[in-house]
Amino acid sequence: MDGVEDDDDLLRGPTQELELGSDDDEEEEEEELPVKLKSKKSKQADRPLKIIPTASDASSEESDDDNEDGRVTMKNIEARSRALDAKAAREAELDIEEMQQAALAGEESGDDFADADMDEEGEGGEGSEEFVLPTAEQREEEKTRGGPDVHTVQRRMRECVRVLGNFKRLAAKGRPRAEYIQQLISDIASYYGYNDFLAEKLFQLFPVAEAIEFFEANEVPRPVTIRTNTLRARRRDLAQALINRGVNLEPIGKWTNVGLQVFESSVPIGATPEYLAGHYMLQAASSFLPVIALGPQPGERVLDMASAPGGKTTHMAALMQNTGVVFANDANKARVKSLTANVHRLGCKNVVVCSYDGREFPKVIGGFDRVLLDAPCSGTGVISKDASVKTNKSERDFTLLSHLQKQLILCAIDSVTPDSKTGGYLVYSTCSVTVDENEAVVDYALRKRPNVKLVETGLEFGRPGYTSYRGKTFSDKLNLTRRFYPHVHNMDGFYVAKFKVEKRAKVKSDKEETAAGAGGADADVEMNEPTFPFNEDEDRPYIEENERRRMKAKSRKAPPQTKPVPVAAGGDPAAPS
Ligand SMILES: C[S@@+](CC[C@H](N)C(=O)[O-])C[C@H]1O[C@@H](n2cnc3c(N)ncnc32)[C@H](O)[C@@H]1O
Repeated sequence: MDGVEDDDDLLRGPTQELELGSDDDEEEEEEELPVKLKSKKSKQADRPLKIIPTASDASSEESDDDNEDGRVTMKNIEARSRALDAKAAREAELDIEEMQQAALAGEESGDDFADADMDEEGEGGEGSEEFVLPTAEQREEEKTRGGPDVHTVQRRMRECVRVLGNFKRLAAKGRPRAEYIQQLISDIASYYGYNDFLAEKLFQLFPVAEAIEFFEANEVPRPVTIRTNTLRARRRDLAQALINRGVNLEPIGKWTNVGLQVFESSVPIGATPEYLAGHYMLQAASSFLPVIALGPQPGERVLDMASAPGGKTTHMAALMQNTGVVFANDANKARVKSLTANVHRLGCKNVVVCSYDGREFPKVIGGFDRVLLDAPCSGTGVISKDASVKTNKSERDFTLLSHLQKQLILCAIDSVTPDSKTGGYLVYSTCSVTVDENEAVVDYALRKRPNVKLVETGLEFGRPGYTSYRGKTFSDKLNLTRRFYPHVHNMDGFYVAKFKVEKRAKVKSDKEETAAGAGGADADVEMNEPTFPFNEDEDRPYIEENERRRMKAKSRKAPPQTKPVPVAAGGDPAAPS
């Protein structure tokens, strides 16, 4: 999602000047600047039509007003940045609190969710007309008539959320909760344009009211952000140069000292002289996170296993100050071209580009201090950028993706050297919000590789990963992983997990155990091969399915399938046997 594909045409505005606070600790004199920056937009402000107003709407609108006319100076820009962080954190906390209260109230009344902000219009809901949930037959009839009109759908969604918020009190007699949920999911699918399968899958991630916030946020573009390439520029110099060209921008927040958020621009931000000279990368704020979590150090040996088009590779190269080496791999040769172009443009001299299937590591090369696996995924976190995800993902896609991710993560772990003096870490990330592609993959890795453990990501925000989800229980340590959401953090949906890789346990074979028991010393053996390799037979259908897809993509005749791929019904096809 990084790279030059971002839409630059929207970024137009007047020429402005701005001094930014220093990236390093240089003392600067305060200087009043003739600047009126457009205030940062509320995370809710641009949404087309809100189905449900929430507490966070009110709070963000209020504080936006506060910022509107503030003059920007070298000193207050940092304060503004901190204020924005604080505001975002406050909003996120409010959201969580709101959900917790709703859940608590729901529990007390025997419901899943309370009617915190949905019940403003009293028992009868909006308008005077009483809401009647359609029956299954009526729904079918409605479909044959070409579906309901948009106002009916909007109203019905509001009503369903309201009823589900306080089911005992508001539900019509004899109508089960499942019917309201079914109606709501069906309306979400038609209103926002998702297939039913994905609408349901995403809906299940959140309490009812929050799910609507998530779907709404996917209709709004995320802020355009750039990352200063510290190999070629300092953020304040870059900001000034862009301001002189008519770009309206602000630091993203105190969690990054290289990010800038672009509000508007009179020039295409992907074609400025500074861009062409490699002073910055057009990069989503969320994609800074895995690199910050990995924290590559100068002089280290690092692998970026799925790296094209190179947003994170070039960030790592910069953090390593062009020392050590970053192996930037990607299986897709076409994408490797843009990776190589970015590596050159940004002046990264410590990067080796290669193109292997990630599953060939560490056979190709191993022994890395740190590995980043920014895995191929469904992209359910970036729907606002790629709306095709709404309709082109099926259950089978998630099964296959999750399987590929599980294979890749084991190879990524095995590519890290536990002997590293400075590192020994792996970061796993995706731009997806589904549990199959995140917690389920990480939990699988923990079970298959007893020599790894989850550690803190070091990221200052983000919701903890699930430790259980819809009947599946994961390791408690999954709460160390971090989830990011468009409706909470105003960035792409993202997931980050950080592992420390330790030496494999020394195990004793039966014979050696006996020998050791009989007084034999040093019978321990270091296990060099993967502890639990993939079971080829178990994986055969998936391997064949992947091969068939690959060949189909190349328009070759696909080999016949020997066994149908079992589509998991809540089961985990790649779970350890
Ligand atoms: C999320 S994108 C990576 C984005 C990249 N890390 C960045 O920051 O610019 C996932 C990448 O995985 C690559 N990929 C897919 N299957 C792969 C495999 N089996 N081995 C290695 N790379 C793979 C895709 O070509 C794609 O470029």
